Formats: sequence, structure tokens, C-alpha cells
Amino acid sequence: MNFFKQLFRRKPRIEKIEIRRRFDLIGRVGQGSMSKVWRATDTLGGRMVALKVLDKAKTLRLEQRFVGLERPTEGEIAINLHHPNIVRTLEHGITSEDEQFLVMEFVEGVGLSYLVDLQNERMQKNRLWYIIQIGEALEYLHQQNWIHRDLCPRNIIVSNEDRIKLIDFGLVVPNTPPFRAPGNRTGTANYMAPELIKRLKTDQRIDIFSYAVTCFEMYTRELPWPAADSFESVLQHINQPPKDIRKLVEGIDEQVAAAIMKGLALHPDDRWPTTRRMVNDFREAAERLGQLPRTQETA
Ligand SMILES: Nc1ncnc2c1ncn2[C@@H]1O[C@H](COP(=O)(O)OP(=O)(O)OP(=O)(O)O)[C@@H](O)[C@H]1O
Repeated sequence: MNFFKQLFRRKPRIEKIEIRRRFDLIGRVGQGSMSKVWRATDTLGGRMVALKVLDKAKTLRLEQRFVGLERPTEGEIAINLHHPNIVRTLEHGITSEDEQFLVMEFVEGVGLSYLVDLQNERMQKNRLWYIIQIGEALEYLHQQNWIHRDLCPRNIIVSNEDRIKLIDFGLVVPNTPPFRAPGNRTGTANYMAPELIKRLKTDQRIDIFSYAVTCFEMYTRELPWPAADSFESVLQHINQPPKDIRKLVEGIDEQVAAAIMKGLALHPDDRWPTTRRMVNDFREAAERLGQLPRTQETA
């Protein structure tokens, strides 16, 4: 009987995909540190897609950090996310080379980092609207009981229609006690909450901090603390208060400024308790300032 139990408990055999047979690879896009991403045509159906193939060695190294915790793969997480501000994942699986892959809708647009750098008219006009959409995506992720752990402009695309799309779920973890335990410092140093840098207990409020850093950059093109390229250098300044956004952006709306600064609070208890509360303030301000697109004014 044990034999049969074992037999049926085995994971179903996954059919491996030969990437170059199934997809016409048109060209590499962007530059991921964990993966290669192609613009490709899916020969099944002819659809234009983004094909992300994860680097085997780097994925293994990441998975080793979560040994015994049963963290779902990036593909398993992404395929279940359904939100207008989150890139749609159409399929995931394993290549014939044993790499994990994801097939996504191809988002025609630019990286948010590019607009942060440019600070052009498009950015200035839509900034608050972009910020609201990022917040909606994050709120959805939190409602689904995930912690993103790597929210930053690098992981956000702005479509040609000014729609925000979160694109990378490589570091997402379940919002459960084992994953909130102190220790693991995966993420991007400049966007990491102090409790994460200090290896204390974490929760979804680490994402609220990263969201606030992102908002701060979208307004100022600067980070709230001096830029650092290692955890150690972040540790050196993280106990100092952040720069005041009001001093960098002349005439910034007070409700917007206060919402961002509260998200940057060093202690999680002083931050917004939920993304929803933070976004509500941005939405209120946007309505008052007439900065919502027409279709959103009554939403
Ligand atoms: N669905 C998509 N549509 C269009 N371009 C995409 C899409 N997904 C990813 N890209 C492009 O590929 C780049 C790398 O993607 P992604 O951030 O998911 O990879 P990564 O290896 O996890 O990167 P990193 O770990 O450095 O953040 C993105 O910056 C973006 O330019």
C-alpha cells in the first residue's frame, strides 16, 4: 500500500520544452541579472511574447536559501497573478536544458528606471498616476498573501499607454512565519527596509518601504539616503533620517509628500500599516489636483 501511496504522490511528469523549436526568438530584451529575456513569437498560436529563461546556477543558489521552506517557483507564483498592473504570465515550465522558463505577454514600453532618469514631461505629468498603479499592484500582491521583496523601478515597465506593469517575481515569498523569520537579505540594497538590512523579523511592510523609496526617486531622481552598493554601506547610514522630499521638490503637494515620508519611516510601526492606506492618500491627492486620467476620475 505504501508503494501505491508513493507512486501517486509523485509529481506529474513535466513535459520539457525545446525553446528554439517552440519559439521564434526575435531578439534579447533588457538585461536581467537572473535570467535571459527574449522577444519571441510563440509558434503555437503566433502570439508575440516575452520569454524569460532563468539562469540555472543562480536559481539554484537562490533556492538554497529557502531549503525546507517549500517556496513556490517564480513561474508557479506568476501564473496565478491576475491584475491589470501585473504582467500576465501565460505559461511556465522547464526547458530541455532543465532551466525554468516563463512565457509572458510582451509589454511594449519603457522601464520605469529610464523615466526616473529622464524626468521628462511625460514623467512629470503622469507621476502620481504611475505611483497609484504601482500601489494597486502591490496591494493586490499583499492581498494574495505574498511579500514581493524586490520592488524597485528596475522591476517595473511603463507601457506605451501609460499602464504600469510589475514584471519580476523572482524574490517573492509567501507571507508566512517561516519566510518572515530574520536572516535572509535577498533584494536590492538601496530599496531595503532597515529591519531587512539588520536581519530582523520582516513582514509586508518591507515592500511599503521599497515602494516609498521608488516614489521618492520618481519625484526627485535621487534616493532618500546616499546611494550604496553593499549592505554594509547601507547599514552605515540607515539609522539617519531620510532626506526631506519637500526640500528637494519645490511646491510638492503636502499630502503626497507626507505619504511618501511616512512610507520611509525607519521603524515599521511608524510606516503605513497597509499599501491600501498609502494609495488612498495618493488617490485623494490626485483627484484634488486633477491628475487622474479621465477614465479613473469616477473609479
Ligand atoms: N513581459 C515583458 N515584456 C517586455 N519586456 C520584458 C518583460 N519581462 C521582462 N522584460 C525585460 O527584461 C528585463 C529583465 O527582466 P526581469 O527583471 O524579469 O529579469 P531578472 O533576471 O529577474 O532581472 P533582475 O533580477 O536583474 O531584476 C526587464 O528589465 C525588461 O526590460
